[in-house]
Amino acid sequence: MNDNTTRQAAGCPVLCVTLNPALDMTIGLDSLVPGKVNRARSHHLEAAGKGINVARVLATLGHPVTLSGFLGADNQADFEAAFAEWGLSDAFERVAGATRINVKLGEASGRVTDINGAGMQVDEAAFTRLEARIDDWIDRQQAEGSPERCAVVIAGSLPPGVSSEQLASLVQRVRTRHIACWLDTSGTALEAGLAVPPSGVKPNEQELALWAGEPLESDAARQRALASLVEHGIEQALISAGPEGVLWASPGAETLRARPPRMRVVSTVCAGDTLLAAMLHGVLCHPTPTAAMRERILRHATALSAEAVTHPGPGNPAAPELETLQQHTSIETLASAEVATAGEPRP
Ligand SMILES: O=P(O)(O)OC[C@H]1O[C@](O)(CO)[C@@H](O)[C@@H]1O
Repeated sequence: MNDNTTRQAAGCPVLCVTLNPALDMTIGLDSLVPGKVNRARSHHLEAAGKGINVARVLATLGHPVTLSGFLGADNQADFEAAFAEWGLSDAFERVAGATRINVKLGEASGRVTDINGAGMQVDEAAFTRLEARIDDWIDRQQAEGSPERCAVVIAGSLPPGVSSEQLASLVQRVRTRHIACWLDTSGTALEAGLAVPPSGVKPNEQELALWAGEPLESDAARQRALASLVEHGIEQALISAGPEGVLWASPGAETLRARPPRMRVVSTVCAGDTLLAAMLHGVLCHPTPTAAMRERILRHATALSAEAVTHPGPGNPAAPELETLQQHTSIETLASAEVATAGEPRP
């Protein structure tokens, strides 16, 4: 999606909230043998967590991005150096302790085993300070001009001490101020957040199945789930369905499915975060897209997410192969989300 319109429209302020960030320790192995001593081929430690990964992509696409959430005071320097390098503004609330380390064991076959830490304890006072930081950011956007062209992303798991209800209250807080809020989490936090509802979501099939009340193994079931999300008030409903591609439904628009080309996979860790970032970029730049533009937005996001699996870390919007990847990403139209509600009602 290299058109001039997109370039001119880029530059929408985004606040990316990562309640439970991490230092990702990525370890390269020939193959993992559980219960044995394994020798690493490579290792790499990097500031991460879903909202931070999303922020990196958005910043590279030209948006001014602020980060918030909870960061451990003990190892904050590792994060601060990365934020400065990536051009991200730091509005993280500091809490006592060290931010968790998440281990990613990447085998030569492309298989990745994730071992994610629980995270630091967050108390009520820190949560209240985070709410104030979010309010401040929104106040600034509203004072500075175009709140309809900015967004808040809340992404990742909840640290100990933060409940699903508190997560939902953050989504509510943003929506009450008429700011777009995209949510990417899982389990009971996803269920609670969806109830608000947020403006955009990108669960995978397994994550959404709990909410949908049925396994999303068929196209019909996936379309029923998308239709329910749209009916429920979600403006941008995405499902990342692995080999079945990416599905996108919006009110009054046709449901689209994108399939990326087959890739040589190095790491799938940041593919979902990249997809979310590129979709948000697309809808911020084109708030009322034509049918053709919707296809371009989804093609670009899917291709960038495919690019992300070819290396550790999030996708690189400047990658020279992105144009070819877009050309090899197919888009098909499914039934409209409204029509798809003809299936069984959700329990
Ligand atoms: O918050 P969660 O669900 O534990 O996920 C965190 C992990 O997800 C990622 O952001 C990838 O999506 C990793 O960088 C990070 O280790």
